Amino acid sequence: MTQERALLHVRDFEEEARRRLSQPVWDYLAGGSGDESAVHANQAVLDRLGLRPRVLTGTAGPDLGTTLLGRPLRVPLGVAPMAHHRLFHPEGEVATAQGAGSAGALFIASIFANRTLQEMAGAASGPLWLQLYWLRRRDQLEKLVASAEEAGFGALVLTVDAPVVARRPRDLRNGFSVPADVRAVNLDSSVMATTHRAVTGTSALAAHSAEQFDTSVGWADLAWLRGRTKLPLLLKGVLTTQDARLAVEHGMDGVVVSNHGGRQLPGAVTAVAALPEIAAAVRGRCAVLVDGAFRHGSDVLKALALGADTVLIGRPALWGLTCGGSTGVAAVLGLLRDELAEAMLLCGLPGLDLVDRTLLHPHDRPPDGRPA
Ligand SMILES: Cc1cc2nc3c(=O)[nH]c(=O)nc-3n(C[C@H](O)[C@H](O)[C@H](O)COP(=O)(O)O)c2cc1C
Ligand SMILES: CC(C)CC(=O)C(=O)O
Repeated sequence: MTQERALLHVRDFEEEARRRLSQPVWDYLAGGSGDESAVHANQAVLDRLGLRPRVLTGTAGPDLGTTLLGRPLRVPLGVAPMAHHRLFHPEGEVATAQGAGSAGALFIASIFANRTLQEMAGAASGPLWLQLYWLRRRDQLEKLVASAEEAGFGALVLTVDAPVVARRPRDLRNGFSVPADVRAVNLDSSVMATTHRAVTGTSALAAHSAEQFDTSVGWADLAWLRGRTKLPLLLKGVLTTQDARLAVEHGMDGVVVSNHGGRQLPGAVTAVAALPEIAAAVRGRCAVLVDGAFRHGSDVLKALALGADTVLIGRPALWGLTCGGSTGVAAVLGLLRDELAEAMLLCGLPGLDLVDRTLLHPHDRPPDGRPA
């Protein structure tokens, strides 16, 4: 990583990445849907929560080790699925997999990854999962699921908050499309052609989703997916207790509580506001992951206190990737890990098993997803 000043906070990576990326790519990464109020609400709701430290507990260096779906995880952190990592670094998802692994974190690759499943599996030293969108071309899904299982992926995450890519004004203004040399190599090129077609005033990603995503899928269709793999299945983009319970009833192994980083439903409730009731509704019956605006280790601790098993990091992982490939990803995740350890120590907590809601003052708990 070459830069003029030390990168000491995740936000330093953001600033540096912004300098390095073209305006349309930066806008695609940073932007959200509608007026982007959900992007800001994600941050604001975390900022409003105050941690309540206990003192004189005699705690030494805390243990960040945990288990997720029965597998050990060195830190309760993962990289959220994000499309097209070669927009940010020539090595793409191979660098992200390496960086996540060296920080001890989970990596969830997107269905729109630019490196093959085998390449990612070869580079990952930690847990590696694959995210899916439900494409109209079920043959493609079927092939992917079989290949992921064969390549050694540990779980599949079906994203359910995007029957279509929402209107994202920055992308529309930029007429955003994916450059021809950035290819989603795990799918037939015929399925992806529209993502490369630039049309002024439209988003090629939105046009592509309207063409290729199957909006007719319902709960009953999950049996089709369940019948095709022995891998654990999770749903990403769950924001209500009703849907979390339905996920469990339909045999899902976990949910990712998420509003997609404020990129889908404008005005959506924040994941942090929805998390406590969802965690309570499914407690012990399936894994609970969360994402959206985690930018400091103390943010991560707040989500763990509200019932999350693991916290996923979105944009900051791509800031790290942009700044320094695998080293940059490892640096961002390493910072969050070290900040989490420090926050736990400062709260008098020796391990994650002692993290619970008493860490947060009742008045500080989010009544809904909106900042006051
Ligand atoms: C550039 C970018 C691409 C994304 N691509 C996907 C994707 O392919 N599949 C998916 O389920 N979510 C995708 N997401 C959403 C993330 O998985 C995650 O929900 C969100 O970024 C978390 O919020 P954060 O960026 O504030 O940490 C994407 C997000 C970004 C920023
Ligand atoms: C290609 C897109 C569908 C990826 C995505 O989910 C996003 O940009 O938020």
